[in-house]
Amino acid sequence: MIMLKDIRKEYKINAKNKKKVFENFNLEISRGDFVAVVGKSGVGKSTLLNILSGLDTPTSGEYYFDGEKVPKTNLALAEFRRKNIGMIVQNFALIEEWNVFENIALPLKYRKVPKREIEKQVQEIAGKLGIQELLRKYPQTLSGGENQRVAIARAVIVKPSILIADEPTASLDSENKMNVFEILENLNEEGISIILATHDKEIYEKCKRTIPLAELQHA
Ligand SMILES: Nc1ncnc2c1ncn2[C@@H]1O[C@H](COP(=O)(O)OP(=O)(O)OP(=O)(O)O)[C@@H](O)[C@H]1O
Repeated sequence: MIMLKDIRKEYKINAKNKKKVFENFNLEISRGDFVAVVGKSGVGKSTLLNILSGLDTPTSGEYYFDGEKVPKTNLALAEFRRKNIGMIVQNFALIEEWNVFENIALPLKYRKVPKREIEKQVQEIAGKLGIQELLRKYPQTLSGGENQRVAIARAVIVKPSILIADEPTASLDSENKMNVFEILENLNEEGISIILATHDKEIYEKCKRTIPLAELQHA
């Protein structure tokens, strides 16, 4: 499903300096997988997730998705993302002025789904994630665990084949952490492939597979 081939990624720091994060990096992820990207702070976990979700492109090398090259221009990349990827970024990125229903409904509105269908789908996903009673509330009035469930609902409402989550359980207490992890496990059982980055041993030990990242020498 996913193949990264000979990826190199460097960030330009200034005219003279670059920060190299990946070199000759290869990766394969199959449909239905549930993988944790692990490694020390600064090793490149978010960089890898950004490339996989099409938010960023490698400096060189290729990204294949279902056998096809993922495009590198902004417009085509946005289309790739919209079609295939659900994303949960750190700190949820919910819209504070909108209530939970409106936040979850956003990707469907983009797709011009009729109002009645939006209502049905939001109710359905809210039921699945146990957040029906939160639909008329605003993000700033919710707990971290509740906001994370809202962010997951928004990411999966368009039924992406992959859900990519950057530290989805960070800053949650242990009960909420396990609750969010169980939600991800259920989504995986329903067929969504999951790729997450985490520092948390309790979480990555429960994933099907880990991708350990190591710092580049002389980076
Ligand atoms: N836009 C950027 N410009 C320059 N350097 C960057 C940029 N983004 C990331 N880096 C550097 O690239 C390296 C990898 O960063 P990245 O955020 O991918 O690490 P990470 O493993 O996700 O870290 P953390 O666990 O702390 O979130 C770090 O050294 C970081 O400072």
